[in-house]
Formats: sequence, C-alpha cells, structure tokens
Amino acid sequence: MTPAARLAAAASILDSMAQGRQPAETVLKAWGAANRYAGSKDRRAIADHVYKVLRARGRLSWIMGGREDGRALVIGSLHAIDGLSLEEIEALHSGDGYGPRPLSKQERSRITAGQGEVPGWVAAGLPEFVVEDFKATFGDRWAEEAHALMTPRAPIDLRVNDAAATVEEVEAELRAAGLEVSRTPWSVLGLRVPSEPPPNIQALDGFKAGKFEIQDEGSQVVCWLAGAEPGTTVVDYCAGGGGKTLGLAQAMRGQGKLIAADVVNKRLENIRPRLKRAGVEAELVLIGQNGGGLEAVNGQADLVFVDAPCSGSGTWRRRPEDAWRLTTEEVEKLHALQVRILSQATKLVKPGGRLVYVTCSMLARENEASADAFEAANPEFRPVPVADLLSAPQLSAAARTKLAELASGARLRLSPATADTDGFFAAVYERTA
Ligand SMILES: C[S@@+](CC[C@H](N)C(=O)[O-])C[C@H]1O[C@@H](n2cnc3c(N)ncnc32)[C@H](O)[C@@H]1O
Repeated sequence: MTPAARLAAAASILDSMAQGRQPAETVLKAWGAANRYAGSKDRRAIADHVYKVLRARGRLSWIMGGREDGRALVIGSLHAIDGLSLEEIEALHSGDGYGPRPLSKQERSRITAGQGEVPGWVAAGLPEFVVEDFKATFGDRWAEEAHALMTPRAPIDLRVNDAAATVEEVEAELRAAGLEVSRTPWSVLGLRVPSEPPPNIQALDGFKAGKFEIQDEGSQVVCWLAGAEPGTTVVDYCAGGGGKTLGLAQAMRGQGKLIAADVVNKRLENIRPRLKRAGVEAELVLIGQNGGGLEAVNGQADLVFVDAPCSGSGTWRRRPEDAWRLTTEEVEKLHALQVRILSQATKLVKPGGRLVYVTCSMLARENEASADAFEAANPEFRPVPVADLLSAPQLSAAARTKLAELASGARLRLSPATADTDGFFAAVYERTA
C-alpha cells in the first residue's frame, strides 16, 4: 500500500470506530481480515496511525475546528504530531489511486491557521470533565498524571503462578522466546515485557501450562493487599474475566473456599479455562443485579473483594479510544452502581471479616466519592489503614515503602505516573459488628 492509501485506511477505521464501542484492536483486526491485500507492515503502520490519533483526539479535533471524522483527525495528526508541512500533507492527498482526496479550502486553512491558545484539557488529550476531576484530585500534578495515562506503549506484566513455577523459570522461558524481560518492582511474582513488538504470550508453553498469566502489576498489588489467607472463605464479588480471582486463589494457596460471582454468565464461563490452566478451583456463581444467589454465604465470608464496574479510565494508556466514549452521565451511573454493589456485598462479610473496594478508575467520582458514600451509610465497616495491609509475602520490600508513601490513610491510588502501573484505587474495610 502507498503511504497515502494507508492514511485513507486509518481514516476509515477511525470512522468505523466512532460508530460503535468496539475496542480499537478489534476494529483493526476486522479491517485486516476484510482487506487481505494489506501486508503486515501496512497493518502495523495503519494501527500506529490510528493509535497516534486516538491518544491526541481532543487536540486534533480542536485543530480541525471541532471536526471529529477520521479524515480530519488524520490530517490534523500529520500536521500537529508528524510535523508535516502543508505541501507534504497535500502531496499525500492527491486523490491518486487509493489515497485520500485533495484538501478542501477549509482543511488547508486549518493547517495554516496554527493552533492558537490551546485550553489545558485539549493539550492533555482528555475530555474536559476528566481534566476537571484530575485537577481536583492531583492539584498541580494533574498534567503529569494525564500525560502518563495517555502515553503509548505500556508494557505487559505477567503474574507467575508460584504453585506451578518459579519466577526464575518463567523468566528463562521468556528470554528463550526472545523477549526482553525484567522484574516488576512491587509484586515479587511480577515480570514485565515490552509491548512492542507485540509478544504472543498465549502461544508460550508456560502460559498454556498455567505457569503465568497476563496481569498488570497494579492489579496484582491490589490482590496482595486484600490479604486473602489459606483456609478462609473469599468471595470475588465482581469476578468478570477472573483476573483477580486467580490472584486471590494464589494467595489462598488452594486452601479454603473461593467463590467467583458476577451478573454476566459469559464472563464467569471465561474464568473456567483460566482456573483449569492455573490448577485452582473456585465456585462460579451467577448472581442477580440485586445480589441474589449468594444467600448461603451471608455473614460467612472472611473476605469479599469488590472489583466494581467502572470507567476503566486507569487503563486508557492501553485503550485510549475509551477516553472519548466516556460521558459524565455514565460516570454518575457507575458511581451509583458502585455504591449499590458495595452495600449488597456487605451482607456476606462476617464480623471481623474484610470488604475490599477496588476500581481501575482514575476518577474521584468513582473512587473517593464512592468510598465516602459507602462509609457514610455503613459505619460498622472500619477503614483499615493501608500501612496495616503491607505484610503480604507477595509484596516486595520496596512496595511496602512505596505503597505507604502513596497511601492516603485507608485509601490507595496507583497510577501510570506514580507507580508505572495502570490506574487503580483500593480501600479495605473491616466489619466491626
Ligand atoms: C471491573 S470488572 C471485573 C474485572 C475482574 N475482577 C478481573 O479482574 O478480571 C466488573 C465486573 O462487575 C460485574 N458487575 C456488574 N454489575 C454487577 C452487580 N450488580 N453485581 C456483581 N457484579 C456486577 C460486571 O459484569 C463485570 O464483570
């Protein structure tokens, strides 16, 4: 494909993404399958361009006078990110072959006009209401947090299943597969590999044998903080794909009762092969929206882990397209749902047991505000200071210092800027009565 044809393809992929809510990765794969003439280099170049645009979407739309279509965003990116001159952009828009049609008068004037005074949220590459939330949470550091969140090429973290392999063994297998591998700083079971070129982790023998799983280090850390003990009853209340279920199972060393619950059966079914691979067991329970289905566990659980539905804004460095799909209305709905789920989950916790609230959100409305609302309505749940949660053997000595530093009393935030992880929030409560 010519460079111009690749640009036309990137623009049309951005347009199809705008019509739905599918992840960029899925849309790119579908495009590749439908356009077999595109070679791997073409697909790579097109994907790079699409992601480049998604990470800077607000700024590019601003430059192009508020236009949000793929063509305008691509033209804006050639100018503002790639630094091409008007003549160079015009050469790529000659209309020849499969390339995009020539620039209109308005498009040309957008390029020559310069960017003018750019508002902070535009420069940050995030929706305006997100920037307002960040300013309230991070003060002067908001732009640093925003920048790290939208920076490309987040590495891929793995959690070694220490019941099946040692960290050294897995490290050796990854090296033998030609991957550059390092230890993660906070989870002693974590390994990190670069995301470029994309490694095929699932094809490795060790993965198939359950020796390791893909899990961001932040997600590992919140599992370890929860303090799941062998021989106890643990409920993973919003089990989803089972990432945390497997971490909790590992902390329990296969001893005790682990229940993975969710309102979506398909998600629970996806956990089954992962449990099998890891060689651990969990009871899978489909619950109703009101929490029905877990009555047998009422007042019995030592630990209820609520990895609540959230905006997923902590993972925007991996899925920048989601930033532009989130609305304030959705965040309000999520906040209400989070508080409702927490209140339902309280029933399961036995006196002296723990309730853990976790999100992979960066937004205060879903983190501190949901924790505030829960605490106000449930005074029998005592917030446990993060400093009292750091004894898990899976946390490194460096993590104990770092997490104590990052904690604000009984609440912890991890972020790409502060911990080099995805964004996470955690608050742990103990039932006093
Ligand atoms: C953030 S995801 C969980 C991710 C998962 N824990 C992991 O580590 O892979 C939130 C999950 O909550 C589930 N959920 C939504 N509403 C719920 C409810 N009322 N009760 C329990 N789970 C709910 C969703 O189906 C979704 O799977």
